[in-house]
Amino acid sequence: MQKSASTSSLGPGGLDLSQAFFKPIQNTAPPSSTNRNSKISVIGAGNVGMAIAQTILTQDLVDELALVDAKPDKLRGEMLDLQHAAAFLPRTKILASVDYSATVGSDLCIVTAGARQVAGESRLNLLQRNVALFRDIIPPLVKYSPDCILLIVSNPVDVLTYVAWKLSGLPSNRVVGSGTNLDSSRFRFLIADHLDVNAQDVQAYIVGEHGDSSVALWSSISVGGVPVLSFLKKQQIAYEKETLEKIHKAVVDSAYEVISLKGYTSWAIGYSAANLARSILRDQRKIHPVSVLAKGFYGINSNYDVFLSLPALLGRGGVLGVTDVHLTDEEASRLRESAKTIAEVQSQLGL
Ligand SMILES: NC(=O)C1=CN([C@@H]2O[C@H](COP(=O)(O)OP(=O)(O)OC[C@H]3O[C@@H](n4cnc5c(N)ncnc54)[C@H](O)[C@@H]3O)[C@@H](O)[C@H]2O)C=CC1
Ligand SMILES: CC(=O)C(=O)O
Repeated sequence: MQKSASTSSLGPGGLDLSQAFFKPIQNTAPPSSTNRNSKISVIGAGNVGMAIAQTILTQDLVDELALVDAKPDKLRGEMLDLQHAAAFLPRTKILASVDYSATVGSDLCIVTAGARQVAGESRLNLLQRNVALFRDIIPPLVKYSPDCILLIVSNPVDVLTYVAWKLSGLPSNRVVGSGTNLDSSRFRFLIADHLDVNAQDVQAYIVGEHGDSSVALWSSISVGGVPVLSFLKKQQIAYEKETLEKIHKAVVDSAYEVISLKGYTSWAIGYSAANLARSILRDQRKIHPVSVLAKGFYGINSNYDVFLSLPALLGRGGVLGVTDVHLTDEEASRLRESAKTIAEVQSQLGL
């Protein structure tokens, strides 16, 4: 890690040790202006923010990482703790401040600040508390990084992505919610476990709300390129709809179970958000189920300014497009219901 804002290369008597230690090379060209440093800011240094920060560091995604939180001691403690891992990590400058000026020039701002669920509480229950926080968080982020992409993680993530879009004034392709990228990983894990294969070979999407009304796209699941349901039908292998529903229910219940056991979820969302950060900053043009402005897609009412998860192509420009996965009538109707649920919640916000 580089020097942080809190440390200095000045030795006793004001001697610049870096100058004393290295003899400068003469006649060097200035760094290429196109090779600008990349920067991620993480807002909220709680369980989720720190899991994301540490995953980003281990994956060597950026040159600079800024942390912002409302609690200065906790924030400084987290910054120092990460900086002390410098000898084991790729070189990244780590900053931390309660002041949003630390985020200046960010390419990607990841918002995790806010209240979290207690055992048994739904994500939607957090709404009013977190909307109030977003009024303090989003405007300064955009002021200091007008060209950034916003990645929203705080819950309820779909509605808060809409709130962030409204408060930021950014075009919708630059405001993304982590959405069901995490639910889809849980889904792939459970299917892989069921079939005893590697989850990375399972292509499967959960779309819609990150939460109780999410929709499992069973019709498009494939394992190693083999479409699972049509394969079973062709082979005349009977499967019970109940088994499928049980797996989807296990996905929906996952967060509740982890929260009741350890109080919060963190590691999986850490990997999920870092995975999205990679696709965006490294222009991977990968398809992820994430929360995007969904009106007009898959028959979703074009009067609903709702954000919910659809399989979206992500790259350096943010959301580059939405893919047209085949949905059965039942899946499409469940997705529209999920959109309606979110639109009803949003209509009470008065934004
Ligand atoms: N979208 C997803 O898949 C997931 C979302 N979450 C959500 O992430 C959020 C954070 O969860 P945790 O990290 O477990 O909570 P936490 O309580 O550990 O951390 C929240 C942090 O936000 C900070 N904060 C509060 N107000 C702030 C402000 N105005 N400015 C800056 N920082 C502020 C707090 O000081 C605290 O450090 C919750 O809303 C939770 O529901 C959690 C897991 C998965
Ligand atoms: C808390 C939450 O949203 C999750 O782990 O899915």
